[in-house]
Amino acid sequence: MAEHTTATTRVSVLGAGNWGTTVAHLIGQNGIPVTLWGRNEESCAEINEQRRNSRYLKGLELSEHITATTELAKAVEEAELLFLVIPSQAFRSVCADLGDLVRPNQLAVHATKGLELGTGRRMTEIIRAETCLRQIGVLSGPNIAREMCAGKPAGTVVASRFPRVIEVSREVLKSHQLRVYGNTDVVGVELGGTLKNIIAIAAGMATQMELGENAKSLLITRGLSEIARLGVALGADPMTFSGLAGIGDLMVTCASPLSRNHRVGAALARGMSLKEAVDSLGMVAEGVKAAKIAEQLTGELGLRAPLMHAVYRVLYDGLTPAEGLRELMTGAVQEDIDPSLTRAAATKKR
Ligand SMILES: NC(=O)C1=CN([C@@H]2O[C@H](COP(=O)(O)OP(=O)(O)OC[C@H]3O[C@@H](n4cnc5c(N)ncnc54)[C@H](O)[C@@H]3O)[C@@H](O)[C@H]2O)C=CC1
Ligand SMILES: O=C(CO)COP(=O)(O)O
Repeated sequence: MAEHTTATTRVSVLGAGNWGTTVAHLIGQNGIPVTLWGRNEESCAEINEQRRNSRYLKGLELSEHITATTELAKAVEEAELLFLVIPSQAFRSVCADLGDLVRPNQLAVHATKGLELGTGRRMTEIIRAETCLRQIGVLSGPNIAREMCAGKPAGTVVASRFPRVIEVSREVLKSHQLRVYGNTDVVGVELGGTLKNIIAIAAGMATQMELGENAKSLLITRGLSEIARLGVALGADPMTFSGLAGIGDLMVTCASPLSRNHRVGAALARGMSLKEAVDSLGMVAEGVKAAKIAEQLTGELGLRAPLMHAVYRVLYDGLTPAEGLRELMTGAVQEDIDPSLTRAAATKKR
């Protein structure tokens, strides 16, 4: 591949929802032409002609450097760097379509915060299984799309085993508005972004139930402990969870009513059924599926994860949020700092 400079890097973003559109906008704001692939003709025409994506980012103006298209081949063929921003349960089918279109010298970074239902696979594993792309990575962090598309400052993480993937992604994304940090722990960054969604659902319930800030802090801290415990068991570096893609993302989604997962939790605590809560949202809330996957993984691995288990029971087992809270407050109390995490951190240091 030719030497990259920011201005010449050809970038495409696949997925034109909240986050895909925002990623394209952030790149376009840097003066870099960017192709955005979406399934919806009307939405692509609106982006090209009016610089808006009113379904997902109402009232916000998009960069003039974005060209939206519904033709996947067109979006992929010229790109040197691809961002894949497709909800996790549709991710494999899009990767399968990419199979014949991509080349091994293209760089690919996904920004999806979920695991595949049924297989528990991470998105980088799916990219590797379905395509010839190998120089891959993940973009994750405390990144509420609407805030970023509106120009507010933020930080994010690109994780990859390939320094070039981090470098080129940083070059196209970084700006006075966005700081882009690197990490080599792909597993940890993928799992931090995925598992925090389950805790964010609990935080939405806590907000709606007016449990107060102490309770929120308890939830975030014990939630982080569960995320790290499961993450480490699946191969993550424990230190990753103290970074932006761990505690950073957990904090924003637990705090912000803009988080869709948070909103699902609040809707459940208002008495809506899961179907009503998801339907009324009209966007993806990855924690709903992630809770199911985490329940299975923690069961298989024999790990304690009472918070994630309580969210699973509220979503799928008919438990009310108030009953879930009672169970959590009366369950066995563990060590403040999980000894298995202390051991894992010490092993990584050596
Ligand atoms: N919205 C946010 O603030 C952030 C979202 N994310 C993650 O990004 C991913 C996407 O989220 P959003 O863009 O917010 O979701 P969204 O609900 O706003 O949009 C989803 C988009 O995916 C498209 N889509 C669904 N199935 C598809 C398929 N089979 N083929 C092609 N396109 C398909 C939809 O048409 C829609 O454009 C999720 O994993 C989410 O966790 C990550 C960081 C921030
Ligand atoms: O991941 C996000 C912010 O970092 C977005 O969270 P939601 O998917 O809950 O809106």
